Amino acid sequence: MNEAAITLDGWYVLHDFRSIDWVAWKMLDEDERRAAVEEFTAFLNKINKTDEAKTGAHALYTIVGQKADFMLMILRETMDELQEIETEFNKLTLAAFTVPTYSYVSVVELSNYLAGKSDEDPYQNPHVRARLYPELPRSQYVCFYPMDKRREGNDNWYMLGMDDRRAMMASHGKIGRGYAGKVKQIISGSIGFDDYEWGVTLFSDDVLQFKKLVYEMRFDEVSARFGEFGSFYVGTLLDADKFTKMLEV
Ligand code: VOV
Repeated sequence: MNEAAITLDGWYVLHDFRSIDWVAWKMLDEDERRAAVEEFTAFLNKINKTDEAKTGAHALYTIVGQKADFMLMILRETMDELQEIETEFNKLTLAAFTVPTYSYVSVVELSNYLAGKSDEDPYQNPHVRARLYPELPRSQYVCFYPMDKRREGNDNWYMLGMDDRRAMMASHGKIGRGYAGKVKQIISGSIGFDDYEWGVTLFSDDVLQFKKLVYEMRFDEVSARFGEFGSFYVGTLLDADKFTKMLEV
């Protein structure tokens, strides 16, 4: 059997995409709308506390275009907590005025393709921990898409030897490092959890950098030969105030 990469797995991730049922929302009277927004703000304050305690993280973004109106990305130590938060959100008044449009379940993942040899426990290494249990930046823009590595004929990633895969991942990492300080990436593995193999979440203060990075990677062998992509979602940063403003009708 071919050698599987060894993964380090961090926080579990739920990307929850919703559209707002504007017709129903507008039919509420102003007091009901205000109460629903206050309830949602209290929910946001609660999940913010987990970010502060560094036992999880979240990101809230609009989604531009018709695929969704907003995305709530939640990271937690267990999948059970993701389930609980999803249910908690669904019980909010506001949730009744949203339509689920897409979701993605995964776990933050690092592979050993480029890891040096060491006897230390990687889970105790502060640099590794910072990537497995990431603080999410409050960048102005987010981009999310799921992807697979192709398994077709001669282009079957899973039939390649470790050395070939490692060389391709080194080239991939080199391109990525060219975007240091411009784009932060969170790669989460979803084999066994969702329809694609990885979720790619990118954060940047310059939305054009997503296009430049993804385009440049398309010419790199690992993406050119093996990358298969799902739908792309792009959006802008929300907080409680911006969300409240967005819901004003
Ligand atoms: C923003 C920059 C950036 C940087 C620096 C970067 C670096 C790296 C390194 C060093 C490694 C390998 C070790 C590890 O950390 O796991 C990876 C791993 C991975 N990547 Fe990446 N990637 C980036 C960005 C980046 C993008 C934009 C994409 C989407 C590809 C595209 O064509 O649209 C991507 C995908 C992945 C995936 C799916 C994996 C896992 C593959 C597997 O088979 O296991 N990635 N990635």
